[in-house]
Amino acid sequence: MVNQPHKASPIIAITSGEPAGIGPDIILSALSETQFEARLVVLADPQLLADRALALGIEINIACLEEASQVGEHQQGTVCVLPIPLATPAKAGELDVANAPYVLDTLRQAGEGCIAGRFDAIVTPPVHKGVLCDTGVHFSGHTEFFQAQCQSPHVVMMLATEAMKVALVTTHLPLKDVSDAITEQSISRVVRALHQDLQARFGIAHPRILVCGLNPHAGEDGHLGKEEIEVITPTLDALRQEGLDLIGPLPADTLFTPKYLDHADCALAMYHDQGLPVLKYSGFGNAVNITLGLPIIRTSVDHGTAIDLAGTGKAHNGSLKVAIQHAINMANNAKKFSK
Ligand SMILES: NC(=O)c1ccc[n+]([C@@H]2O[C@H](COP(=O)([O-])OP(=O)(O)OC[C@H]3O[C@@H](n4cnc5c(N)ncnc54)[C@H](O)[C@@H]3O)[C@@H](O)[C@H]2O)c1
Ligand SMILES: N[C@H](C(=O)O)[C@H](O)COP(=O)(O)O
Repeated sequence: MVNQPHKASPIIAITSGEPAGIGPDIILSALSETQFEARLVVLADPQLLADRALALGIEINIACLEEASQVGEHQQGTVCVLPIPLATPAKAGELDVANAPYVLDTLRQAGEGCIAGRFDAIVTPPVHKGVLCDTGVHFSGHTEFFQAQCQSPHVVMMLATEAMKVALVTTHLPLKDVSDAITEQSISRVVRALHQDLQARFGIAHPRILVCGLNPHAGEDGHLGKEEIEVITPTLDALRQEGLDLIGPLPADTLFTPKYLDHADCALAMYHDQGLPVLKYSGFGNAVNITLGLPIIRTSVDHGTAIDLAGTGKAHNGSLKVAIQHAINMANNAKKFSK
């Protein structure tokens, strides 16, 4: 057994992410330099972590466990690992499709462990969607992966910094398909799930949500697109009848200004690159990605695999630290409410 387990502290599963990317680097640096009040267990190939630690000059003790229940309180400088073998040794900066099943296995085992109650939350360093799709599986993101694994009807991607929360109606969708996906049904389910989790997970009693239009200037009274008039406005009106506090649809180019943001809890963008560039401009490297609407807690970093930086020591670990801390806070809150 590694260290003395503290019964009350949550067990957080951390997947390795893409083994050729910066996931292993930021796990090693974050866990060696920060003390977290939780039991942290990394789902990874221990040799991958040992090799990357050596390359980065990080001195860390890698403790292999047989099961999650053996994990003790996190000790700065120790990584507790539930071993999952790579198919082939990973080279930093060189994607290898042979290791795609390993990546999916870490996610599958993390999800299963959380659903079964062996873990209290999952934190996911970045995976490379392209190399996973190259195996023939369709992988558009962790959000959709865990939605399918948990059989959740409605999930929402939300990224958050201290200053701002941005959620999305559509997630990893080609731009040409976005308009068709903006429906009364999709908006309603995302807004309801967002409202509910802002209350349940963030303790916001009466969430106020700013909603973006889809088109330039929110459609300019129908002259620059009709989705606002035909779909978004009537849907928001109906949701307001349920008591939800919704502002919009507002032109997205001016919604992200203090005049609106200072008086709201969250902004809802219609598509990925309408909302996330603003959030990442304001807080890249210190934001957390949270999947709302799941029966489990899952957080992630705000960045990708940064293949160019893997093994160089130049990757920042700030977002991973924030993601781990959010997972711990949410798991502690969930324990409090379940008592
Ligand atoms: N949570 C996730 O799993 C997640 C999130 C975003 C992107 N991705 C995936 O990552 C892959 C690469 O995506 P991308 O190139 O668009 O974005 P990226 O975030 O990997 O890289 C964008 C730029 O930011 C830099 N960067 C990223 N993270 C950094 C860090 N921690 N410290 C310092 N610099 C950092 C990179 O060097 C690069 O210049 C894609 O397959 C994408 O789908 C995964
Ligand atoms: N949309 C996310 C971002 O840009 O940061 C990223 O692709 C990760 O998404 P998942 O959490 O679904 O993997």
